[in-house]
Amino acid sequence: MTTTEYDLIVIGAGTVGENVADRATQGGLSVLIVESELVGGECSYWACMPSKALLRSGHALRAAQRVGGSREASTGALDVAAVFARRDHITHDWSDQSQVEWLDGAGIDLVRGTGVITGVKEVTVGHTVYTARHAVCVCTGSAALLPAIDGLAESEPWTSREATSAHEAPASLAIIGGGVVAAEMATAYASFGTRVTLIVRSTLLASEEPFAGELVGRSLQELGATVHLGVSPTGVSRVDGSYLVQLDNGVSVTAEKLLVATGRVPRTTEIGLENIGLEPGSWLHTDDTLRVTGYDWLYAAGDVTHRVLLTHQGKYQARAAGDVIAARATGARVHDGPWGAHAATADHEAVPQVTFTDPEVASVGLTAAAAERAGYEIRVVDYDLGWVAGASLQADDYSGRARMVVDERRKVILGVTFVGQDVSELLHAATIAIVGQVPIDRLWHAVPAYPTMSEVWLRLLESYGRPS
Ligand SMILES: Cc1cc2nc3c(=O)[nH]c(=O)nc-3n(C[C@H](O)[C@H](O)[C@H](O)COP(=O)(O)OP(=O)(O)OC[C@H]3O[C@@H](n4cnc5c(N)ncnc54)[C@H](O)[C@@H]3O)c2cc1C
Ligand SMILES: NC(=O)c1ccc[n+]([C@@H]2O[C@H](COP(=O)([O-])OP(=O)(O)OC[C@H]3O[C@@H](n4cnc5c(N)ncnc54)[C@H](O)[C@@H]3O)[C@@H](O)[C@H]2O)c1
Repeated sequence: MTTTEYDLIVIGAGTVGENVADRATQGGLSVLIVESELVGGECSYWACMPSKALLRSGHALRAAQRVGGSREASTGALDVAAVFARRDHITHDWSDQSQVEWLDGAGIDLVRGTGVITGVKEVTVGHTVYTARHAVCVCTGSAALLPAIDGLAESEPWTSREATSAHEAPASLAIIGGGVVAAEMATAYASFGTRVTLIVRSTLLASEEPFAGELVGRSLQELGATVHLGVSPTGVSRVDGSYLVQLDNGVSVTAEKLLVATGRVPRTTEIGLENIGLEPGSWLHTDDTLRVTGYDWLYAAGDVTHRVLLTHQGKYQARAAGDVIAARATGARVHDGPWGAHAATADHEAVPQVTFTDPEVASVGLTAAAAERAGYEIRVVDYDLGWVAGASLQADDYSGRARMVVDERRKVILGVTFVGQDVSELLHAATIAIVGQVPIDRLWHAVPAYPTMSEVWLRLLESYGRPS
């Protein structure tokens, strides 16, 4: 007989749903996970993994070209077909077989189809009604937002899905948006020889320190891209098969393809929220244990919560959610205070993010502007990464910048941003300093190895001054 009753039902088997299910299973619960497309979700097939695969070859080639000796050996252009083939390998040709096998090995039951909440602790998939003894967790993620621009939807533009799964580089690509997707895809396609035009209504990477967008914008122009800042599209049409985008400064942009990268909407229109008194199409707001506000049996994690739209942060939430659902179900002690095992405290002021442009942007915690808005008394320390011995070995004429934002009352770090080639692996040290609230005077005893780029830490501390 097929089981239709489980301790926990997870809707959505993206990275986040998989992790909620895994933790709850390890906590002793029986778990059903429901997936309407591919197990592994957006990140594996249309987001993080394919986008980074499209970026990596260009990074590797330019890195070789920046070092005397290997520069002379790397004189050709990218083999774009080989880049797409490598991306296909990394996405397993859009087959989720290995992830299904992983679920099976982890003891998690999978049902394919659209999960709809039809009542309290009740999820219907097709004609089958499943009931949860303890909880339902919504992990349905997000989809690309198409802004209300005249003619845009009818023109059937690319979203991130088409940009990450394309098999050919168009001759020209216009991109609406100046966030992470826009900056990364502009970098990837410009590396393929596509003529890229970015249409940015404010500044590039506006949520980062201002120098990040400036340095990335400059390097995109060096890669051949055109960057329009402070303009908005007013209308989109198709002319002779091409896209024509009208801008509010009177300029128009023509391109073979158009990518819309203007943020995300929650995938909650078809999950039955109306059946439990919630608004279909809304984000699901939760407390720090990922329990949806106003419900004792409904949880949500990942993009759908709008807490932080990043895979690693969604997986962090998933670990807290899976563990706390198991703890509450089994009557174990719940640790839901700040930094407790069942609270996603880091979501608030300790989120790391890497934007895989060239230069990379790696940041964690608060920018100077965000720290000031939050009422901290801060001091900002900047350092030119090119002056670090390790960086001068990494690339000839290395150019990059680092910023540390210090809470002057507690003498701990609130935020760090690195912009430069290969800075992404510097980030975790900063995350540990922030989460651990390591005092500045103790950080002087964390000695970076010579000659690594991590010596930027020493330079930042020296610039700040040693507390006596
Ligand atoms: C182009 C791009 C690049 C990105 N790169 C990075 C990166 O480098 N690093 C990073 O940290 N983040 C990155 N992100 C963000 C990252 O992709 C998301 O934060 C992450 O995928 C969210 O995971 P999730 O499990 O919450 O949602 P998803 O991965 O979207 O998974 C949700 C799953 O739920 C399923 N589903 C939806 N509705 C139902 C239903 N009713 N019934 C059953 N199943 C359903 C979907 O099919 C999907 O499989 C990127 C995003 C984009 C768009
Ligand atoms: N490397 C990574 O970690 C990575 C990579 C890609 C995406 N992501 C995540 O995916 C999410 C989505 O990325 P995104 O780039 O789509 O969103 P975003 O929020 O980063 O950027 C949206 C951009 O679109 C612009 N915009 C919004 N509405 C507009 C309109 N009507 N007209 C013109 N411009 C408009 C905004 O000004 C902004 O520049 C982000 O939260 C991001 O964190 C992460």
